[in-house]
Amino acid sequence: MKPTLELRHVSKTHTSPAGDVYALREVDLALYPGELVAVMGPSGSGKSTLLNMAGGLDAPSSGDVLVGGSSIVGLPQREMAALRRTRVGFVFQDLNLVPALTAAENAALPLELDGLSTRDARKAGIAALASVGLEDLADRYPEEMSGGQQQRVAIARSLVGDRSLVLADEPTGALDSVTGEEVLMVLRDRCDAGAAVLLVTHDSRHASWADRIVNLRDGAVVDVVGDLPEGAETSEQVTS
Ligand SMILES: Nc1ncnc2c1ncn2[C@@H]1O[C@H](COP(=O)(O)OP(=O)(O)OP(=O)(O)O)[C@@H](O)[C@H]1O
Repeated sequence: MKPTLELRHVSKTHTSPAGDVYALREVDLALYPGELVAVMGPSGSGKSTLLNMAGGLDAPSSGDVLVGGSSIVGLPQREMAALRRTRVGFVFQDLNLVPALTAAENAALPLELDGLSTRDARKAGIAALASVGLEDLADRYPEEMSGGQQQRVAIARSLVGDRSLVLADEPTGALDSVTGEEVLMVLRDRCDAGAAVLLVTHDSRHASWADRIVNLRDGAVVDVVGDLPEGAETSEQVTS
């Protein structure tokens, strides 16, 4: 089994007037289909930077990032945008749905932006909503839904079409603990159906849903709890 996402020796340095800040140091990480991997660590340890590297929102200072076996470092902006519409979904803490669009339209948005017909995009959007248990709310607007329902729409949008990699940054942060747990269950369920999710969280209860927990300190991986899935190929096997 090949990794959905791979970070190889990824480092990121921010240059500021006060000197260089090492946000990530030589991070190696592979995420396989079906896996939920939690990233934990104190404030400033590099969690968001790692997610930004994984989704091509920011480029590493050194090292490589591969999605589906292909490097995304240095991709032209247009190709990077296409990658995010078709392969990699994001879920953030602030639900960032479009208020003027229904749940189905929000979920279908990446496909519409990618040029799919409205009809086909809507069909896929409703299928994505069904996968998070919200098909009955397809025609509701975000303000007519609870926070947890809105976050499930955001998850549907992150997975719509053939996308199988979700990068989630504190997706439960704005929710109460019961609703947060429900959102985690939806993410877990999507992983069990074959998606791969990289989840940044401060909450160890949420991390307990993960197959592996990666702990960051000062930009470096200091500890990994949990095993690679059976049949996982290492970086060397993948490249050879
Ligand atoms: N644009 C930037 N310029 C300078 N330093 C930055 C920049 N972005 C991040 N950093 C620094 O990089 C380090 C890692 O930041 P990052 O946001 O990845 O941490 P985090 O673990 O996500 O923190 P939090 O839990 O508080 O969100 C921090 O020391 C931060 O101050």
